[in-house]
Amino acid sequence: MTVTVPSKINVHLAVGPARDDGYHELTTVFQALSLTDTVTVSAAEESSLQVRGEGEKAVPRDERNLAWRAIDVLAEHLDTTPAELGPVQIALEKNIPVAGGMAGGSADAAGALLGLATLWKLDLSRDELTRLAAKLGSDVPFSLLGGTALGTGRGEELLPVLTRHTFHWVLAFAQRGLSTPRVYKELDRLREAGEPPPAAGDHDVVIEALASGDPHRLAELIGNDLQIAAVSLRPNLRRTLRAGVEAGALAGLVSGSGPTCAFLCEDAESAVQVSARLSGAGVCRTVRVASGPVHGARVVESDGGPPGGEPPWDPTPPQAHA
Ligand SMILES: C[C@](O)(CO)[C@H](O)COP(=O)(O)OP(=O)(O)OC[C@H]1O[C@@H](n2ccc(N)nc2=O)[C@H](O)[C@@H]1O
Ligand SMILES: Nc1ncnc2c1ncn2[C@@H]1O[C@H](COP(=O)(O)OP(=O)(O)OP(=O)(O)O)[C@@H](O)[C@H]1O
Repeated sequence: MTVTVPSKINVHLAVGPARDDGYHELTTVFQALSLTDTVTVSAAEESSLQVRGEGEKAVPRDERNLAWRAIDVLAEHLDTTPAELGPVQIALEKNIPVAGGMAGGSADAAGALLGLATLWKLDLSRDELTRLAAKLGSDVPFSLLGGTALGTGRGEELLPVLTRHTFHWVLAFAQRGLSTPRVYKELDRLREAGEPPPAAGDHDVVIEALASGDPHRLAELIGNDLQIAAVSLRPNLRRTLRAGVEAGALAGLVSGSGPTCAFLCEDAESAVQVSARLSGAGVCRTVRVASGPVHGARVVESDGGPPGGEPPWDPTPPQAHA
C-alpha cells in the first residue's frame, strides 16, 4: 500500500498566547505543496521501518518516528495491541526536509495512518481518521486533508478553502533543522521582552487573495508570526530571505517554524529562474521548486484492489468562503 503525502507551508500564521496545555492558539492558512513524501506499508514477517532520501540520517527509526506511532494510535482506537494487528514494514521515501517547518514528520504520520487503515481494511470515517491524526501532532490533520485550509485551535481544526488557482513557490532548505517547540518558546521570550509586532495580518484578506489567483496580491499579504523567532535563532535566515527576493521572487517567508524559506513567484517559469539564481547565491543547502495547492494523503498503489486514488471519505467537506 503506497501513499503520497504533501508538504505544507503556512501562507499566514498568527500565533496567540500559550495555552494552559503548552500549545499556542493559532489562526493559520495552510497550503499543501507538490514536494511530497511517499509512505509504503505492507504486511511482513517482522516489523521494520526503512527511511531513504532527504535528511534520512536525522530520522529516528524507532518508536519516536511519527509514522511508527500511527500503529499505536490505531491499536488504541481499536482497543487492541500492535502485536494483535500483526507485523508491518513501513518504508519512508523522504523529499520533505527534516525539522524544516514543512510538516515532514506529520506527512509520514498521515501517510502511515491512511496506508495502515487501508491495508487492514479498517472502517474509519474521515472524522475518525482526522481525530487520530490530531493525536499524532497538530499538523497531521492538514497533511491528510491537503489543498488549502484555514487552521484554528492548535492548528488541528480545519476548514477547507476552495481555491482554483495554482501558486508557484521556491523553497530554500537550510543546513540544519530547527526544533518546533524551541521556536515557539523563542517567540514567547521575544514577546515577554517587548512584544514584537505581529507579522501576520488578517486571514480573511489572505483567503481572498488566494481565491483571486493573483500572486502579486498574495505576495503583499503573506506573513508568519514565528518568522521573527526563527530568525532570532538563525540570524543568517535574513540573508536567505533577502536573496530570494533579489533573485526575482515576489515575496518570501519562513515556512512554519523554519528554517526552510518559501518564496512566492509570479509563475512556473519565474520559479525556475528564481531557483537557479538562488542556488547560485550560496545562502542555503538546497533549492526546490514546488506548486500548490495539491491534494492531501492519497493511496496511489494498493495490493490486489484497485488503486485508492481518492480518500475513503466524503470528498466535499464544508468550506470557508473566500
Ligand atoms: C509551526 C507549525 O508547523 C505551523 O503549522 C505547527 O504549529 C507545528 O505543528 P507540529 O509540528 O505538528 O507540532 P506538535 O507536534 O503538535 O507540537 C510540538 C510542539 O510545538 C509547540 N506547539 C505546537 C503547535 C501549537 N499550536 N503550539 C505550540 O506551542 C508545542 O511546544 C508542542 O509541544
Ligand atoms: N517520519 C519522520 N520524519 C522526520 N522527522 C521525524 C519523523 N518522525 C519523527 N521525527 C522527529 O521529529 C522531528 C521534527 O521533524 P519534522 O520533519 O516533522 O519537523 P517539521 O517539518 O519542522 O515539523 P512541523 O513543520 O510540523 O513543525 C525530527 O527532528 C525527528 O527527530
